[in-house]
Amino acid sequence: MKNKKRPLIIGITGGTGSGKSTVCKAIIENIPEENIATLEQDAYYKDQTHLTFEDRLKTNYDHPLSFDNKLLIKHIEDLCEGKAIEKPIYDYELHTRKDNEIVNIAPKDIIIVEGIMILEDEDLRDKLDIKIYVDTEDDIRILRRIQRDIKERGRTVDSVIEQYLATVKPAHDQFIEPYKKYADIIMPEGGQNEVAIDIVISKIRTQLD
Ligand SMILES: Nc1ncnc2c1ncn2[C@@H]1O[C@H](COP(=O)(O)OP(=O)(O)O)[C@@H](O)[C@H]1O
Ligand SMILES: Nc1ccn([C@@H]2O[C@H](COP(=O)(O)O)[C@@H](O)[C@H]2O)c(=O)n1
Repeated sequence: MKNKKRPLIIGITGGTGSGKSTVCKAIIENIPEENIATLEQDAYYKDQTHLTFEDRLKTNYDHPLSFDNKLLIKHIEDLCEGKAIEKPIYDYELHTRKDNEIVNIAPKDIIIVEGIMILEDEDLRDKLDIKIYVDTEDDIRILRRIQRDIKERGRTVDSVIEQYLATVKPAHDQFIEPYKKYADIIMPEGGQNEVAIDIVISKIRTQLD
């Protein structure tokens, strides 16, 4: 960390497939690596290594209780106090944290917290200095999710559609979209919204100066 100023915490949220990770990537690519760290809320899905694979399939991954937000908040606080953290690594194919694998994150000037339900939890929301909601239409998001989950998360078309109708869509309507009202910036087009991304990058550069 360049100085002892409290880091700037940027929250990036939106529904599944909205483009949160893509926006993060676009920001990170423009900021020196030594200044910025990302905490993905997905990395803080509760550990399920004690459950069988069949039992893990029964978990609702679109409910706020499926996240260990306490640990995420603790990690944000630690980084703010200048302490390094051990970020968990999540395995979407095994539906749990990777056993004994972590990423060491040193304190940085800028911390991005990215995830579907970061605005729903008031304690977590209060940690965020800038809240961005990536706003993408439902039909685009489900199409992206089908492609991504098959390519990257070991799923089938049928499983993605079934999960979407059973839990993903109802959760979006209950725990994600209604919290858009807390966002400071609503970002349509996600990763392709160069104007909005440039504004965020300028704000970050000001903080670094
Ligand atoms: N603006 C865009 N146009 C086309 N594809 C996109 C766009 N933004 C994201 N994607 C693609 O959609 C998928 C989901 O995007 P991602 O950023 O991972 O969403 P999220 O993190 O919100 O789930 C990825 O495969 C990504 O490459
Ligand atoms: N084992 C898991 C864990 C999470 N999911 C889904 O991930 C979505 C959130 O991640 P995004 O990158 O899409 O924002 C969420 O909607 C969960 O349904 C999963 O399928 N399996």
